[in-house]
Amino acid sequence: MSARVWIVDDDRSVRFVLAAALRQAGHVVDAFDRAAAVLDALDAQPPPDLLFTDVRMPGDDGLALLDKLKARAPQLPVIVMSAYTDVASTAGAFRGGAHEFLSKPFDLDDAVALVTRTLGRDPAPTADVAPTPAPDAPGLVGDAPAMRTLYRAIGRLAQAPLSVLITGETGTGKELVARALHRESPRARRPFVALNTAAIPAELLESELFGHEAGAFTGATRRHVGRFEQADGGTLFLDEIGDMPLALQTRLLRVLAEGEFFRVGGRELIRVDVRVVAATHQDLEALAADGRFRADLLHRLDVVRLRLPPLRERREDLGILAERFLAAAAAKFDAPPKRLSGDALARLHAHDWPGNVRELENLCWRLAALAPTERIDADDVDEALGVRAASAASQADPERWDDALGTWATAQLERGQSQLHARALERFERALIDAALAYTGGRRTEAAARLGLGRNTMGRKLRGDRAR
Ligand SMILES: Nc1ncnc2c1ncn2[C@@H]1O[C@H](COP(=O)(O)OP(=O)(O)OP(=O)(O)O)[C@@H](O)[C@H]1O
Repeated sequence: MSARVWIVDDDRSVRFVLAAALRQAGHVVDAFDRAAAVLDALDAQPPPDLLFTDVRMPGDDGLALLDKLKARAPQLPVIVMSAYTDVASTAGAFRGGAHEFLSKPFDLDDAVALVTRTLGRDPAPTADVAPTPAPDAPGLVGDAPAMRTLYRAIGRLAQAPLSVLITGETGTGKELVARALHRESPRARRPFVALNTAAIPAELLESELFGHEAGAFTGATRRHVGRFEQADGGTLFLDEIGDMPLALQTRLLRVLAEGEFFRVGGRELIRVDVRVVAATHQDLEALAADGRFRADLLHRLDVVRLRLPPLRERREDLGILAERFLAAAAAKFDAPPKRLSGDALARLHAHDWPGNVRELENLCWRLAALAPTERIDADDVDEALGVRAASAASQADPERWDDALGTWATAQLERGQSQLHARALERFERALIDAALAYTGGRRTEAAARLGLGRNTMGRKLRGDRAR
């Protein structure tokens, strides 16, 4: 398949390498250094089959160009490329009708594959125009590949009125993601209402969700408007959905199917338009298999699933997250922000973070309040983490790690485990990369160089790709 592809980027090297890769794949490519040149070309010739555009360019930026292209060539699939992958950028691109969002730097193979995929498919539906999102909501921080994937998914999903199920361990940011989905959606000006199913006694949950009339039960002295009604036109975030009692699951399923319900003890039929975003740290399939969660409710909630990575799977984000939390604490205490020493950051990398981002956030607040100087040292982190200075690991001779590996392998074999080589290799590489990232303060290029790995190879390993 050969297609006509246009590239718009003020960066000559991007134009050059992308055009070369696409030509090699058999496409006919034209490249432009600014938006105005594309619009001129459109006056003289038919639109291409596909267009790549950068976002930040002198003159019209990529999003302004996207806007103009939607008027002049509405069917043209546009792939937006940007070095800034956050929810605001991805959502802005998808809201403007982008077909896909490509984070820079990207793999050329991925870009070529994207062209094939896009042209083999029906044109993307045009997105509804959404109101300008409300500013100032606390954003998601993190640049790890898994987070970039997540931002793209949020940006795309915010535009579609689909139910979303967010899974992830406690403290991974599920509520923040739900808020971002709302903030970037056409519902942004309507309420975002959150309800933590696990935090409310089962007997109160029904009236909390659907409201009650005065006199509906003992103690119901006046009418109560439930969360569903409060969220009308907006988004209802149901956290810890796995903890919902079965009887209420049945009722929820009916309300979701019909879009209407009675308040507890009420006769008036209430109609609402609510987008439900549910979250859980539990394995809902397992609960369903056990009969503790309704499989049909799971299917209704789980139209699209977003999985949030645990913090230990994106340790490269520890530095920026900690910096963000220390800055927030400093602003609150009206003091200059404290900084982590290299050793202190290494301690963060060595920790396993069972409480994920929330645990890191709490630790940073403790450090901001308690560390005696503006520079936070490894000892301060140990103290705040409650680690004793002489841990078992530091007593062992670090040169003898291969002995420890042998002990591990024997123990695994004795337990009948298989696939040892792949598992050990993954942990071996992970340990090296984590150590190098900690040592270089998260600077990937330097970390790769210190390890003697190519930057791309390390990027692939960080993403957990098997292919080498
Ligand atoms: N990527 C992130 N960037 C910045 N802050 C984050 C991020 N992820 C989580 N946080 C912060 O960590 C804390 C926990 O996040 P959140 O409440 O969204 O997690 P959760 O997964 O919903 O937790 P739980 O399952 O316990 O309800 C919040 O204070 C949130 O602001």
